[in-house]
Formats: sequence, C-alpha cells, structure tokens
Amino acid sequence: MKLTARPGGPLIGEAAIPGDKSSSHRALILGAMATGETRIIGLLESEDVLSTVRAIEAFGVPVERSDDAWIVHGQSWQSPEGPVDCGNSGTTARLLMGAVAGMPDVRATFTGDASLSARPMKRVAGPLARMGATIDGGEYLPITVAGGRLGGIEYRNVPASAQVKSAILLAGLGTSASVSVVEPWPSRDHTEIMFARFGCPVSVDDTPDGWVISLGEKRKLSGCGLAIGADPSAAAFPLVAASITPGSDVLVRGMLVNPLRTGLYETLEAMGADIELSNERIQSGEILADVRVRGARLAPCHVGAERIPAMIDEIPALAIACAFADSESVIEGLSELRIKESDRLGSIVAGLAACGVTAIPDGDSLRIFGKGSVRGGAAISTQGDHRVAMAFLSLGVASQQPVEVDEAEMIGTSFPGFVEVMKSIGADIG
Ligand SMILES: O=C(O)C1=C[C@@H](OP(=O)(O)O)[C@@H](O)[C@H](O)C1
Ligand SMILES: C=C(OP(=O)(O)O)C(=O)O
Repeated sequence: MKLTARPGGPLIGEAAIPGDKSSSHRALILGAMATGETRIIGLLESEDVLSTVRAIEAFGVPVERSDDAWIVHGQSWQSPEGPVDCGNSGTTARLLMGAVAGMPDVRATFTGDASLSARPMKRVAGPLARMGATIDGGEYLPITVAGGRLGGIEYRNVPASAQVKSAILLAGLGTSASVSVVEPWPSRDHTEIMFARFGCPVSVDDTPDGWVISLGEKRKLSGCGLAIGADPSAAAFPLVAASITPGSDVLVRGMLVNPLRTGLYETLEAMGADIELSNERIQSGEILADVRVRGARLAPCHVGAERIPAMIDEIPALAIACAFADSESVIEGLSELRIKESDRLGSIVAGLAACGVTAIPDGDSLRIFGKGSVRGGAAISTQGDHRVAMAFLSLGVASQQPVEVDEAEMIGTSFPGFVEVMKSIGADIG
C-alpha cells in the first residue's frame, strides 16, 4: 500500500498517541511469568505487541481483552506445539528467548518475518548460553531455546541494548545466582521499573565501570495492575511535523517522559524547538507529562554517541527535523541503525536525497545538510520499515511538494492509528 503526504497549513490540536510499545511488551511478558492476574490499561494494540500476545498464548498463558483493559492470567509456561512466530518484532523474540532460558521444562523455537530473520540474535543467545540455557541455532532466527537450571552472570552490555539487558534479567528470574548487567551508559529501564511493580526490586548503581543493574534476592513476580503512558517514539512523528510546520500547535497528553527515552525531545529543544511540558506525574512507576510543541525555526544539532540509546528509534524523525534546520547537523554513534527493521541509516540517506536534501553517512555518523526548507516531490522506498514510512510522511506534510511512501501497511507495526491521528491535527495524508 502507498500513502502520500501533501503540504498544507499548520498542524493544530491534540494528537491521541497510543501506549508505549516497549512497556506493552514487558507488561504482557512479566504478566505471563507472574503468579496471579495482571490488568493492563493503555496497552498498544499494534502488530508487534500482538505478536507478543500470540506468543504468550502459545506458551499456554490465557490473555483476555475486556472493554478497558488486557488481562493476563500468569502461570507456568508450557512448550508450545509449533514455532513461536515473532513477526517483525525484535523485542518479542529477544525478551521471550530470555524468559524461556530460565524455565527448565520449556523449549521453544522462535521464528520471524524476513526482516527479523536478518537481525542479529547472538547478542542475546550468547549470554543466555553462558548462563546455562541450551541454544540451537546461529546468528539468525529460527533459533531454539531450551531452558535450564541457570547459573549467574555479570554481563557487559555493549552497545547498551535494552533488549539484551531485559533478556538476561528475565532469564535471571529462573535462578538464585547473582545476575547483573553492566552498561557504559544506560539503556531504557522499563524492565527494571516493571520488575519492581511486580514485587522484584532491581538495584541500579552508578559505578566508575558504568551502570550496574542487579537482580535482588526476590525472583518471583506477582501479578499487578499497570497503566501505560503514550509512546514517545510514536509521538515523535506528529511532534516533529509540528516543529517544522510554521504556525503549528500540537499537544500530546500523558506521554512517557522517562529520561532514557527523551533524547529526541532534548535534542529538538537544543535546536530551538518550542516544547513545553506540563502536568508531570508518576503512573505505574514511570514519569508522564503533557507535551506541547509549536512550530519554530530550527538550528542544526550535533549529537554525540552517548545520547543515542535515549533516542535510538527516533533517529528517522530527528533526521527529518535536521533536514529543515538551516545548516549542517551531525549525529554520531549510529551503527545500531543498520540492523533495525531495515538499514535505517541507508533508508534515511536515500530518502533525504530523493527529497532534495544532502545527507552523508560518515562511518557511524550521519551529516545532514539542512537548508531551512525541503523540496520533497519524491516516492520513498521504506524497505518495509514502519519508522522510515512515518518519518517521510511527516516530512511530506511540511515540504514544498508531496511525498509518497511504499509498504505503508507496515506502519501498523508500531502505530496503527498514525494516519487518523495526523489527519486529526490537519495533516493531508491519504
Ligand atoms: O527494549 C526495547 O523495548 C527496545 C530497545 C531498543 O532496541 P535495542 O535493545 O536493540 O537497542 C529499541 O530499538 C527497540 O525498538 C525497543
Ligand atoms: C527497532 C524497533 O523495534 P524491535 O527491535 O522491537 O523490532 C522499533 O520499533 O523501531
């Protein structure tokens, strides 16, 4: 399916952003591993999260949807009858591999679509095997994990991947041995926050060696109630579109503003974007706020590698903002972008060039030569990547000529209502 964004007037209104994808996966998986019932409000109902729902059902865990919540009836997992299809979702595959690793009676084969089957898995399989799980497979899916009686680990997580850290912590629930992950700079900490909600506090120490995240003595999760905040990675698209469209004024209510997820917003502010946070509050252990963005002239940015984990999925959106800045931006530390749903670095460079913007990859860095305005007038090949599709549709709302993207059905991976939300604030996308 193709979609086209056409330039129009300012974007005005409230953008209704669905629940955070990372938190939604974790709520389901922890709920499935817990004793008792977990009631989740605000779960993201996107393809990636539905892959996790189907996967935990395949492990014999009942999941129901009521009018206002998803309810997971946590219990002991059974080996599924067939392979567990993780679809397009790296988080599903990597976190579930970790969960199964710590369950001695469970064995499962994980598969995925063509994109997921080309993404590296040894980063997770390696530490799980070191802990004592039996792993059958190489770098790529399909991989079979047979859970075992695990030993402990102290794992240095480089590059700082929240999926790797989470897989190790989930596996660690199956052992009483010492389990810790050391990160040179911190990756998103939703697993740690949620472990505490389920009754298993995790300690985090800032040491000269890095952040040391360690499981405590308590390793049995108890079901709980959770409410999930709006996804800052999804909100990035309407909010960047508002930033680059003069006269815009867009509000997102209840957005997750966990500091390990707000790298994009801090960078936009440093570029001169008009961003206002209000009504900050804590919900289910996470910080939420209402975020208002108005159109502004943007200056270029220089982002160092240490800031990337806090904005890893927002680089396509940031690249669009940089294209509208008035000179050269540099974003460093982007090697992980090559192994997401597509080679995002390549997709961004090709897409920007088609829209008349020069962008040059330079090792792990990306240089984008903004000129204050963007021509557009291109058909973008998204390589089946939801974030690339949404980024270039956001560009097309503010460029001089329309922008078309292909494989737009992939947007449902993370943000099924994207087009309706963009239309609700005045964008012309169809
Ligand atoms: O833990 C998570 O929920 C995620 C972690 C990040 O991946 P890495 O762990 O590979 O950095 C991110 O890109 C992904 O979309 C979601
Ligand atoms: C990289 C992403 O997700 P995952 O790794 O779960 O496929 C993403 O949503 O941008």
